[in-house]
Amino acid sequence: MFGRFLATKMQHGLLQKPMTPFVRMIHSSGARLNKVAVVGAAGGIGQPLSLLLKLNPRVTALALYDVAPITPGVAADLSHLPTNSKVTGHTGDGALADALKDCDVVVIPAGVPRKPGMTRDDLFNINASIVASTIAQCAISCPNAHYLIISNPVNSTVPIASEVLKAKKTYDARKLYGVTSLDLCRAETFIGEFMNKDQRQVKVPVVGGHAGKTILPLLSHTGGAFKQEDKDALTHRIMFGGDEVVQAKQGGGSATLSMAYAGARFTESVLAAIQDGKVVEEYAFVESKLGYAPFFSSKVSLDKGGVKEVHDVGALDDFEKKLFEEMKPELNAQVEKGIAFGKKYAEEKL
Ligand SMILES: NC(=O)C1=CN([C@@H]2O[C@H](COP(=O)(O)OP(=O)(O)OC[C@H]3O[C@@H](n4cnc5c(N)ncnc54)[C@H](O)[C@@H]3O)[C@@H](O)[C@H]2O)C=CC1
Ligand SMILES: O=C([O-])CC(=O)C(=O)O
Repeated sequence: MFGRFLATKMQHGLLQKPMTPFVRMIHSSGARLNKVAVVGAAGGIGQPLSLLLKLNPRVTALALYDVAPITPGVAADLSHLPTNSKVTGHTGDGALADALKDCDVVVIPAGVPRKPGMTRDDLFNINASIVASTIAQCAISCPNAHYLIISNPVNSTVPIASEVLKAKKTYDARKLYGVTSLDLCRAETFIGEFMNKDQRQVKVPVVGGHAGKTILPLLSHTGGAFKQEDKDALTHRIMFGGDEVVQAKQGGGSATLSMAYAGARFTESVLAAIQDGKVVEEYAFVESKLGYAPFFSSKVSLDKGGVKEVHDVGALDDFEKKLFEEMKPELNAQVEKGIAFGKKYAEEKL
């Protein structure tokens, strides 16, 4: 069972056997390797995400930062794994700067998760400042890094980060991403199950944002023929997949293990683009000139410099067109809320 789990992860490029010939070759070739930091590393997402990143041979230095005192222990625990990365744990005053120094990629799952009955926007009051202060330190310690934001509400935390980076004069829109990969994972899983297909072969675009009705899967792009009632049910389940987990955990938090997988998968894509110089296609919530909202999730082509191209959503059927129009005001309001907070934070705190 566990063997099959590992084999699947290896196919996705998330895991490799420790010190494979590939890893030894990278070591000896002097190829460029990567330092990755996880901010919020002791949390429900942070710990399994750090494990998956520790197993990724592209990562040579893994810095774990969290305000929780257990963080050096999490690093000590992972440091016993025979992979090619050195892991360090950081907590306390000044520790964030140490963790971020020389980072190529910073993954940020710091902040509070939802409880039943809450929306992601209800997390804004706490998580907005956590993301703003983390990104402000990133601008000082690793101004050229790629920033992958997991902390909710993503529709607002990414615009917040952009305003803080602009105020710090280090903003590069190509390197700031809201991680929406879990929406893609859910779409692949639920539609694959429904179509009785290998879920790894299923591709479903998911566009918009990362909260309820702003999450829009495009079933018309899957090649499947769906009855309207099935389209309604599948679309609703993908939009509200987060709530399914929040309710099942009964007050114990939101998706952590699936998010760790999704976050590691997206990080692997960014690292592959940086390291191999090949164009990698992904979905992410990025600054967008498509005209739907200032930040929008759609297909992006990544290369060494980050987002090389943001792709439009393509043809929509009538059902998707209606949902698309309905989503725009909510998404724009959440983005604007983030921008306003980011500007105010920059004025008052930076
Ligand atoms: N983008 C997405 O698809 C998803 C996003 N999330 C979001 O990810 C966030 C984290 O979720 P969990 O890991 O389940 O929560 P958690 O509460 O288990 O872990 C969060 C961690 O952040 C740490 N933290 C708090 N303030 C910090 C700061 N200033 N600097 C560094 N670390 C700090 C905490 O000590 C804790 O260890 C939540 O906002 C959640 O809503 C969750 C699932 C999916
Ligand atoms: O639902 C939540 O609060 C966490 C999340 O973003 C997700 O699982 O998609």
